Amino acid sequence: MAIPSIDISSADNYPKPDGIKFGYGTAGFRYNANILSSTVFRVGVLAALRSRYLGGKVIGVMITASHNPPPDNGAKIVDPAGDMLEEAWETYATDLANAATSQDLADRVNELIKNLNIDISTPANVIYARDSRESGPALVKALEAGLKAAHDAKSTDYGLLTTPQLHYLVKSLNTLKSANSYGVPTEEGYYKKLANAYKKVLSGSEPYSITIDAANGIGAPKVSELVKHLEGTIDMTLINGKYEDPSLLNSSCGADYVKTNQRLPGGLDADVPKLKLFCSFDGDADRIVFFYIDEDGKFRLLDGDKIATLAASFLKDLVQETNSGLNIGVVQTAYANGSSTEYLESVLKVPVVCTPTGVKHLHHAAQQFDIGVYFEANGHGTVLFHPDAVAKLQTFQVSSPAQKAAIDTLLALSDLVNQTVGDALSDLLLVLAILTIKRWNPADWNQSYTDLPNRLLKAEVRDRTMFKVTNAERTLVEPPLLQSQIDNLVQKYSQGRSFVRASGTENVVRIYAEAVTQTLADELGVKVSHLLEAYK
Ligand SMILES: CC(=O)N[C@H]1[C@@H](OP(=O)(O)O)O[C@H](CO)[C@@H](O)[C@@H]1O
Ligand SMILES: [Mg+2]
Repeated sequence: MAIPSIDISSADNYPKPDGIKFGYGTAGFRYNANILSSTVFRVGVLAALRSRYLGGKVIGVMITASHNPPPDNGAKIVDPAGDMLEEAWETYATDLANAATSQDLADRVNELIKNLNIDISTPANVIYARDSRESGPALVKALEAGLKAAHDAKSTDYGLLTTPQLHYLVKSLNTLKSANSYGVPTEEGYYKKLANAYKKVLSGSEPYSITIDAANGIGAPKVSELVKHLEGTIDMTLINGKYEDPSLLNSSCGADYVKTNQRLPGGLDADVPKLKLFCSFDGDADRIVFFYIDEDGKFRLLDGDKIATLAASFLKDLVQETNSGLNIGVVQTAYANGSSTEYLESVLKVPVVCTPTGVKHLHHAAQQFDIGVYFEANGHGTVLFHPDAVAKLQTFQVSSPAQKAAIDTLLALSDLVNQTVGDALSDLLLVLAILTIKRWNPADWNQSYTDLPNRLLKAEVRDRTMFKVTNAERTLVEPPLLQSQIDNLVQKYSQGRSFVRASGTENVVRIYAEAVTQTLADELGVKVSHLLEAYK
């Protein structure tokens, strides 16, 4: 057989900037857009190779930098099942992104083709979309050049989408005409699937009212479109919806701002009504957090942990009614509030698994349950229904109307909740459906448990790679002795907990601290960060 090779001389038009080491991290590549075009070109090449490697399956590429500020952008590759790129390929992505010259890139690409035995005559199929950033169109050009260079991969531009919509399309295209077809592979198909499921779950209920902060991002026009399909079943007010002005994206608004600062987003009237539900999306609408003002006028956050516990308790009751014996588990990270874990384990009696940070880890752990609920505290998450569990429900012999109703609701929820990735639009409907059925206002939801006061800090260190962790990132193994110093501090605090790990997305080490009062949580956090001064 002739040695397969590929000509990527057009890479000369997208030279790699000197002195920068790119890394495909937890959230793909994410940098200032000015230095990204060489990397995005190479993402195009790699996506085409991945599609060929998998026999021509559809691969997705999303151009987004999520909650980052407007000058940033990024690229993430979506695998055929609609989940995140397989880990081994993250290394290939990093390797290609760092090739110094076009020749070096060609050599690395050809080596990959050879090592993985990729048949480059297999047709490649790549779809892509972008969020509302100003740099998006130029980076799409770089991506298209990379796809073209990779032996003219077949590709389709889906324009402006939320990240989860692209994941939906990838999974739908790859399951088209199969027995387990995921959905109609169009944006319209996405809205219809969600809207039909919502209407099934909530036939005849009063519309729930909610104010949505769309972070001035792509979630704004997309949620408006979704609401049109919902035909009056939700009563939505949109704020921070100016996605046409990319300079406003994530600026003093959005899920990350609200969660990090624990305060209302900008763009609201001074007089915010009490006990009314609000939510914030992030810039690419794959995260959502909720909040409200309580009777005393205090801001109350309902974050990913609160969404996970709400969903788990609702689903557990439903499953009990079905008598189907399906199991439910919740997956969290070390950043989950200790009270939420305690509530899940002791009150709801649901098993909880803790994984390292990054949704791909949570996603894989959630797949081990019949119904796996996973959320990061920051609001990224979903509920996975195992295909075998869905099949069991579909064919279950029902013996009472109550049992049938519970099964129908569970099946509708499996359509309502995005099965590929956390999705602000789909999670929004999930939460509204549960609150409507339970007739709960936000305070009813919030009272299930009280968050332990906590503090998240970060510290700059000379080399964050020296911080090695185990036990789902809750224990440091290196540098030596640091963990025992942290343990010594923690034991002095009532309900104290603290851990340190290197961030996967920023050049910092993060410090998390929790304790019985806010003052004590702050104090513990500060003391632990003092320990890190030795590593500056
Ligand atoms: C404490 C925290 O919120 N960490 C975030 C952040 O990861 P770090 O590795 O902590 O930088 O970005 C990730 C990607 O968006 C997200 O998955 C994760 O939850
Ligand atoms: Mg995001």
